[in-house]
Amino acid sequence: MGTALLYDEEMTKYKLLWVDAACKIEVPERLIVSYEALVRSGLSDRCISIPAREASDSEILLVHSELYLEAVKKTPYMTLEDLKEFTLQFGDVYFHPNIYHCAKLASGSALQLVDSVMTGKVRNGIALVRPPGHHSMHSAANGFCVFNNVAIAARYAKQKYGVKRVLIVDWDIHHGQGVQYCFEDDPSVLYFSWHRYEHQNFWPNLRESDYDSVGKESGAGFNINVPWNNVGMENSDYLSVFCHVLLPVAYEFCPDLVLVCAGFDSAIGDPEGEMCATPDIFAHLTHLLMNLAGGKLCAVLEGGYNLTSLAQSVCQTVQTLLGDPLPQLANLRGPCKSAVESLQCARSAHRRYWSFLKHATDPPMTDISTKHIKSAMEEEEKTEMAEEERCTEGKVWPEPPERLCPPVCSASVLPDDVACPDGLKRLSSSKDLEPLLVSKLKNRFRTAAVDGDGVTTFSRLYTLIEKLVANEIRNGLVLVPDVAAVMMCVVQDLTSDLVKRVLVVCVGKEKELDYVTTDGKVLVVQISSEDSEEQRSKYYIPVCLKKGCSDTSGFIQAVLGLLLPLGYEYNPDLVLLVRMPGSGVVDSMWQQLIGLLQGFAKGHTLVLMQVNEKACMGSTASALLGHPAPPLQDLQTPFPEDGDALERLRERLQADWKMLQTTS
Ligand SMILES: NCCCNCCCCCC(=O)CS
Ligand SMILES: [Zn+2]
Repeated sequence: MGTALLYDEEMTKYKLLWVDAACKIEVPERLIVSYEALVRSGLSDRCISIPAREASDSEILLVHSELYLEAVKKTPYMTLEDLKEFTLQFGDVYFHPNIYHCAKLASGSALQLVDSVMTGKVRNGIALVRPPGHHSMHSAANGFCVFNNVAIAARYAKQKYGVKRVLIVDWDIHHGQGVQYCFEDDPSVLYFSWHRYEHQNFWPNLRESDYDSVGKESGAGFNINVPWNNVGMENSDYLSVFCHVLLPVAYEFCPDLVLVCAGFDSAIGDPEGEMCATPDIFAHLTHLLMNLAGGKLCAVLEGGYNLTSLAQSVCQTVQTLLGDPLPQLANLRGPCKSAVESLQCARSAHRRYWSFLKHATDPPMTDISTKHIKSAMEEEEKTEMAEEERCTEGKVWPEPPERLCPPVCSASVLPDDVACPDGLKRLSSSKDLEPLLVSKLKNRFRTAAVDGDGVTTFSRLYTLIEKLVANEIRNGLVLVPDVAAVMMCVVQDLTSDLVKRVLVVCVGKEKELDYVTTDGKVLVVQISSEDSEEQRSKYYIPVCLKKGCSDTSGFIQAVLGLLLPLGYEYNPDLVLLVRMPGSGVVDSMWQQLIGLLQGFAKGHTLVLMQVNEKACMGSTASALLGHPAPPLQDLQTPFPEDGDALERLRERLQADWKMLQTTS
């Protein structure tokens, strides 16, 4: 299934008609440059174009009051003076004779997107709209917003499609207070927002935007705010919050639909956000949400005022929605101190609501009352920072790298008597290995893996790895008689001169891996049921689950809270996913893991499985081909021992691996 793109140039036909410093950045060109970038890059042609439509009164009334709707209805007929007068009753927003029409198109576009996804016409999609929506409230326009496009879409999805749980992710740099107010007492809609806050000193300066607003009454726990109290947040900060706050809760919530308040003022160069995250971060944020809700994801444009970073960020998002390989994110050096404080506060505030956050530790007690009164030093520091940051216009960043689709998506190396799963391309051609390499393999392993037939297998394996590295193939599936033995060969002999860094993810454990690098060429993360007594090195990380890999709750927690952060920091060129025989890993979990690992190494994942487990080749192939993984249904509360162990492991490793930091 494809990706929907909604865009209608009618929504460019309104603008600010008077002088207003706060509103001048919200210009028609925002939509024009975004759409044109999609056209120029060929991405729009790869999407399924869905027409915009006007939201009806009843749809708008799902969120807004009649009073407000009737008032806005009058604006097309107002004189300039009336429009100015009408605008005065609201904050940081402007009206125009055509904005009512455009606001209906913006909301209607979001509804068209929901229809396209919920009816299975498309898998996911994006609506490029203006005016944005997430600040508008029941009876008020605010922050350039007239109707709350995403809030209306959430209510519409529940009403029309009986959607039980909706996750709204708001990565815009402003707090979507309109969305928060709409759903704060509603446990069926989980609202997550990060936003520039600076201890309530940044617009919209609301006390209820802080991390302690967790929702009300039956909605307690279903509103997550992560305030950014400094500017200059980077890719590491955003990914840390996804891995340690949003994703654990999102998986536990298990939504039927994901809506994204896709604001790009959180990108570098934006005058509002003054952050430093690069446009390619949105490729990863989108990817990390795409295995939820069976891939049903609707992104709706909110903010984004630097026309260059906006256009690039939109393209990065659409390319990921289309399933293209992800760009590698370099030098992620972990969250800054302020980000760790924010994510620790958010985790702690929600510990009581989410079993996946149960082991979150409390932030060091700072007197809350003084939190809002900054010390002179901090003020001084902020001014310096603000000084340096203020030149966002001067901010430069590299154009995101090309994300080329290899000619072959998934290849397989299988014993001749095993049928190749649908969609995979069997790799049979292979050049003969260097005699030196063959002898190395032979004298290293006398197991069945390397008899006459084994050498063929190794030749094909070597060829497959060469093609992965050359980006001729995206990923691969290999079936061998002895997984452990072949893994050693791959790690020691077949990759050494082909790749710089290999991330080995071992699911299950047959025996102690007697091979551990210390030079960092290989990072092994082994998830199994057995504890490994001693800590070998920074590059061998055993994760012990009380009930082993069959415990999906413990498994997904280890993946989100440990494997993902490690993988981002390590930034491998190849991922070797090894399924040890008898691991007991659940199929949906296995597919989720393969899906999530696609975020690394441009999707170059090599799955190594034992021939006697060929029964799960089908689901493995499906995940490798980019089909969304099935949701992890009714996750049990993780075992306390596992939550504790994970927390201790993070604390022990965070000195070496900064992305594991969750406590200041
Ligand atoms: N009143 C002092 C000036 C504060 N600037 C307000 C800007 C509103 C931004 C809204 C937005 O970007 C939606 S995504
Ligand atoms: Zn914004």
